[in-house]
Amino acid sequence: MDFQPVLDDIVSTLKPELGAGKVASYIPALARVSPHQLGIALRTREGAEYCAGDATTLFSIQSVSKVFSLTLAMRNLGEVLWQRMGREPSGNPFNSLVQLEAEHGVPRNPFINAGAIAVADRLVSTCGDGRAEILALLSSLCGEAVAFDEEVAASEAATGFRNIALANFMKGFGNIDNDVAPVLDLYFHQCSVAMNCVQLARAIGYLCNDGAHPLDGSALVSDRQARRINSLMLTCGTYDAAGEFAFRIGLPCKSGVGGGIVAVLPDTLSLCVWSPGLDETGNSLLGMKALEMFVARTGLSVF
Ligand SMILES: NC(=O)CC[C@H](N)C(=O)O
Repeated sequence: MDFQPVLDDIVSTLKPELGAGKVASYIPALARVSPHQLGIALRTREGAEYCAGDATTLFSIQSVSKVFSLTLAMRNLGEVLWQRMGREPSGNPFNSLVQLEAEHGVPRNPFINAGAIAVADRLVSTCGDGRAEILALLSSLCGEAVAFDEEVAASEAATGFRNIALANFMKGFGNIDNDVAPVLDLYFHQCSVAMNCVQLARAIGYLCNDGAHPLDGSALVSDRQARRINSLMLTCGTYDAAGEFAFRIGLPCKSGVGGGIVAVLPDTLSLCVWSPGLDETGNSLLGMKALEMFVARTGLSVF
């Protein structure tokens, strides 16, 4: 199937809406990004790539990084990881503290902030250098060198009061083994990675390829682990909008407050859309519309 006309049509149809939504302002370095941008990239399992709009502009991947940190932690720890976190949708905002107290410091899933911080703690314990391993994984998956945006990382470290609270709260329950400082340093850095749509569509390709590396075909995770990551993306990848995403789009997705969303159609293709304006749940407003248009025009969905 030639996806190019579909992607071109999505970008031109949404053009009049560019600027809709609100860029994340609680991280000062993100507040300066222009919302008048929209990119989309697609990669088939066989390796054909298509893109349209601002698909080669770098942006802050933010919570999209949680898929890759989870992947590393599942590789390093196997089943033991699940002693530290659950697999249920939270039904709460991504940075919520309320459930954690009732649930004794065990986050609902690895894709809310508390869960990703607990994953970062596991990486601090099991990786020699967590920061380097995240960058190495992402660079290998997209075949290009990627880097942290140190300004974004510093900006978030200076203003990440909720994340600092989440980490300390979990530490109080014994669910963080390391000092909170290195754990948060890893978390803020993974969120700060700068990538573009083409790179992310390629990097997430192992999830439509039974866990095999998109470029060299080696086993990154097992087929079963890839299925589980896709399940978590479908049920928890877009926070308390996960039901709406499943209803309107029907693909496993993971979003970030930089405005990126990755999406997977298992065994077939991976996608990344980016537009910095967010809705009230912290998901890209036009990104979600673009994905909805994609499934409507192609009829492709897991359902
Ligand atoms: N949803 C997100 O992308 C949140 C990530 C952001 N770095 C935070 O911790 O608040």
